[in-house]
Parts: sequence; structure tokens; C-alpha cells
Amino acid sequence: MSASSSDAALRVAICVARFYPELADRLVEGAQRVLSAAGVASEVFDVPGAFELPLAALWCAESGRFDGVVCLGVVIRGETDHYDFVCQEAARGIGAAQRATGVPCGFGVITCETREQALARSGAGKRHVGEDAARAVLAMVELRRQLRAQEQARAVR
Ligand SMILES: Nc1c(NC[C@H](O)[C@H](O)[C@H](O)CO)[nH]c(=O)[nH]c1=O
Ligand SMILES: CC(=O)[C@@H](O)COP(=O)(O)O
Repeated sequence: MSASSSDAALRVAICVARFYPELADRLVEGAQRVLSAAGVASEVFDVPGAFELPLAALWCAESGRFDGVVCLGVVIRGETDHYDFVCQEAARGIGAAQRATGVPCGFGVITCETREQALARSGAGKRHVGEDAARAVLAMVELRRQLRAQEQARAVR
């Protein structure tokens, strides 16, 4: 997704859960690659785990400093149902943060059964969830820009 000419001033926050540091680094690298290629500045904020992502996203979104937020993390199922609660809250909370603020928050959290599955979804074969989440945020930022431009055009008629 290429950014428009006005995107030089765009800023995107990257909130990353560091529960699995090496996997988190891969996701951040992918998101930064996409944002940099679009000419969009980014700033990284670490949180302990995916459960903390919604609050970090809300803080970034309501700060007024960012046009979008990319939320990244990896949740790998263990022996109990803790996985379900972490995943559900991360997804629900990130969605709530973007709807509460109107600031696009990309869901770049890998939820899987094994480390191998996480590797495959962070650039080692299947897809890159970090890149995908960054592209989604850029697409929503662009949509918001188009809608605002249409609103302004109608207002001056
Ligand atoms: N098991 C995983 C977690 N668990 C930690 C929680 O996200 C949270 O930090 C803790 O409950 C304290 O509030 N987090 C992940 O990101 N990935 C996991 O696999
Ligand atoms: C996703 C998790 O919280 C998981 O790592 C916890 O492992 P367990 O269910 O074995 O306690």
C-alpha cells in the first residue's frame, strides 16, 4: 500500500508484546519495513504480553500523536485455557481501542499452537503478520483521509 503525498507527516505507533522476544523482533521488523517503504515514521512501544496491548494501543491512539497503531505479539497455546483469555482480550480490546478513538489499530497478533507456526507467520514461509497489520493500518489511514477530503469538499460547496 503506497502512502499518499501527504503521508510524509504521518506517524504510526507500533505496540509490541515482548513475551517471546525473538518472535516479537521479527514482527516489528516486518511492520517497520512496510511503514518505511510507505514513507511513514514509526515509534515502538514495548509491553509485557498480548493482554497489555489494548491499553497501550488506547494510550497511543488517544495521545493525538499517531495516525494509526500497529499491535504485534505472539500467543502460543499452553496446557490450560489461559491462551483463550489472552487471545480474546487482545482481539476484543484492540478492536475497542480503535472504535473508541477512531484511530486505526491493526491486529498483528499471531495466535497459534507451536513456535514453528509462529515462525511461519512472521516471515518464514506462510505469511508475515507484522507486515500485514502495518498494511492494514495504512489502508485505513488512507480511507480516513479520503473520507475527510470528501467531507471538506462538500463543506465548501
Ligand atoms: N502466554 C502468553 C502471554 N501471557 C502473558 C499475558 O499477555 C500478560 O502479559 C500477563 O497475563 C500479565 O498481565 N502473553 C503473550 O503475549 N503470549 C503468550 O503466549
Ligand atoms: C498463552 C498462555 O498464556 C500460555 O503460555 C500459558 O501456558 P499454560 O496454559 O500451560 O499455563
